[in-house]
Amino acid sequence: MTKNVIEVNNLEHSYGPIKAVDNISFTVKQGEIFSFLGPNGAGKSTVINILTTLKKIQKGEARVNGYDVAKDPKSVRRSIGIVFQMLCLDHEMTVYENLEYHGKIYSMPKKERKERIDELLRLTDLESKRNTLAKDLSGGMKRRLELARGLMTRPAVLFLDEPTVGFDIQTRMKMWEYLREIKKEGTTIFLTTHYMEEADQLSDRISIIDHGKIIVTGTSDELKNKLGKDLIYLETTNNKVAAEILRSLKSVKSVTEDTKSLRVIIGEDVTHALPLIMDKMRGEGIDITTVNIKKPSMDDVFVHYTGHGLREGNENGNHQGTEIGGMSE
Ligand SMILES: Nc1ncnc2c1ncn2[C@@H]1O[C@H](COP(=O)(O)OP(=O)(O)OP(=O)(O)O)[C@@H](O)[C@H]1O
Repeated sequence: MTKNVIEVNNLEHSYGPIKAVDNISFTVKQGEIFSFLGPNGAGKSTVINILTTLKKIQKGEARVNGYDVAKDPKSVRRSIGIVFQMLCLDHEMTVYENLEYHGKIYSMPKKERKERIDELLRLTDLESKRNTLAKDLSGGMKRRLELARGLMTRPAVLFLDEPTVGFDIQTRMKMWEYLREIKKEGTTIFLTTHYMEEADQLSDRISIIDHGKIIVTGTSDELKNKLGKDLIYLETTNNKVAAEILRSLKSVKSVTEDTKSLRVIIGEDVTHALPLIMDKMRGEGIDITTVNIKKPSMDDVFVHYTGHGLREGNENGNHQGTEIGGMSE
């Protein structure tokens, strides 16, 4: 049986009156890529900080690699690698020197160090900057260097807090590919993200976290299949009445009213359900003006479980993937 590398039971953490982590329990199996998907302020960093021993446990239990986080933090620290949101680079060193120094601290042999640095510079598109001082890099380049640094060693568990924030989609996809390679070598990866595609495409399992609570956990397919077979976006001449009619149908699992359209989750094959829906509408004197059918996506899963809206991230003019947005209630 695959062993649990991370085990968390009834974890709670408060900052004064703010309950940042609210009775969370989960396990991560050896060799899994496990994601916490949630908006800013959901409690992701607090959990990662507790698991990596940077924050003390207030309530609950957590074990990493079999070591109790509260009782044996040194052993936990020795067995993990961490990439944080904050930058910990030495700004007076070049890109190459930052990586070299990190490899030396971890006693990597010279040949392996050099090979790993070349590989990571290629991956993070920093080859042309290898002799540039860290302080002279752009913000995005600094983040890529930070990630490269965290990937220099191969710990049993790698913790990545929002590892690809601010990356363009090409670099992000290269990074996913690389993390999949690391996983093949047996490393367990725990990451936090607020990018839907990142959680969807990279993770073996995902926990959606919001307001300090895990709302649902599963593989990407499990989460999507739970929603229903198909999703129909409808625009009609009277959305309000149409929504009521739809809710009365057996084949309809749920209806959400957006500003212009109705988002309808269907529990059976759409080719059977749609003709019936159209008949019903016609019978009530409502015209359907637009029909758009699709399979449930991770965005739909997120909206379904949290009720939050979404926005398209667009930094530096590049498509960044769908982010979670509009989170405050
Ligand atoms: N040091 C702190 N003092 C007070 N409140 C804090 C502190 N750190 C976090 N919080 C609050 O705890 C909640 C959870 O924050 P946390 O950083 O864990 O969330 P997150 O999901 O990682 O968000 P982000 O992606 O923005 O880092 C938020 O409401 C945040 O404002």
